[in-house]
Amino acid sequence: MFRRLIERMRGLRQAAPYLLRPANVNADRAKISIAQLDHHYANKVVALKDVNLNVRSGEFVCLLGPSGCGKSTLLYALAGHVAPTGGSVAIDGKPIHGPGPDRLLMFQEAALFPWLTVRGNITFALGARGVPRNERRERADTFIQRVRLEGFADTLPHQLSGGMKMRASLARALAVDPTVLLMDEPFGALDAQTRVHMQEMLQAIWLRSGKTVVFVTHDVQEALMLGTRVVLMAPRPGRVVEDLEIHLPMPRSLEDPSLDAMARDIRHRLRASEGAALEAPPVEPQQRRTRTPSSVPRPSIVTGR
Ligand SMILES: Nc1ncnc2c1ncn2[C@@H]1O[C@H](COP(=O)(O)OP(=O)(O)OP(=O)(O)O)[C@@H](O)[C@H]1O
Repeated sequence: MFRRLIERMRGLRQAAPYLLRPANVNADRAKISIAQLDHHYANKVVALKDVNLNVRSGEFVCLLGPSGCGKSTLLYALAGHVAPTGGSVAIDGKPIHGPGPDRLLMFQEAALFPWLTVRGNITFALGARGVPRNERRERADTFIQRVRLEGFADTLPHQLSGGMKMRASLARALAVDPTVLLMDEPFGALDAQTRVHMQEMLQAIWLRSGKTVVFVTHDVQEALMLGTRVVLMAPRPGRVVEDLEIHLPMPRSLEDPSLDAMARDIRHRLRASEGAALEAPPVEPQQRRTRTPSSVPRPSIVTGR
């Protein structure tokens, strides 16, 4: 047991300095720049306090932290569905004042139109984005192939498994080609095995597309599997406590022992920040737990139109 403890400590020491390093992105070179962002809900809950975050083009940034630390609020502020009470959010230097076609938000539910086939769901979204009719089918089929749903293009959503529905939703999101993909625990409702398949698929697609992704998760392993960066958040008030670059080559595997060592390190950091939060004086008089700010629509994909 003592030996195991020493090995664990050694793992921690190895993981921290080499594989997780503080991120340092200059606002001038950022695709997304968030400065001094505050958000107080009407019931005075401080969902975000002084959040500063710069994301380079093509990065895959995971927002990780316990329930209530403001991950979703931050994502919705990026999507333009929450108007922050203070600070600024900009994409390519332009301040965000609402939803836009450059960003696309995906939720846990696939939210496909049940009366449309997989291809129909995608061509519909392409039509809504103004893609000419004669290009829609080919583009839809390209992305159906990319998420490995060939053979299911003419299938209705109720005939698909949960993982397949999520793949169709992902194909639709990628087909409309936003420059920034915002994902709120998209695989949270899937079983463990499907979830790993979806992570591998998303990573392969992301490596190929080079899209800027901001991905909310509770799951440390998921953040380390997917992210180029992991932003650790803490509650009461919701804030960023650490912003770390993950220096582990891709594609990654959950079996990689360095990933385990890093996960232990991250859990340790999260516990330390939660401990600090518990010691801090309360700032949320009537905290109300909800998954989603009430102003945010609930379909799986918000196209920004
Ligand atoms: N519409 C709302 N009105 C009032 N308070 C809200 C609203 N939406 C969220 N909150 C509160 O804001 C804080 C942050 O919520 P948020 O959903 O952003 O956190 P989260 O980290 O995404 O949590 P989870 O992981 O559980 O989804 C929480 O205390 C929550 O109760």
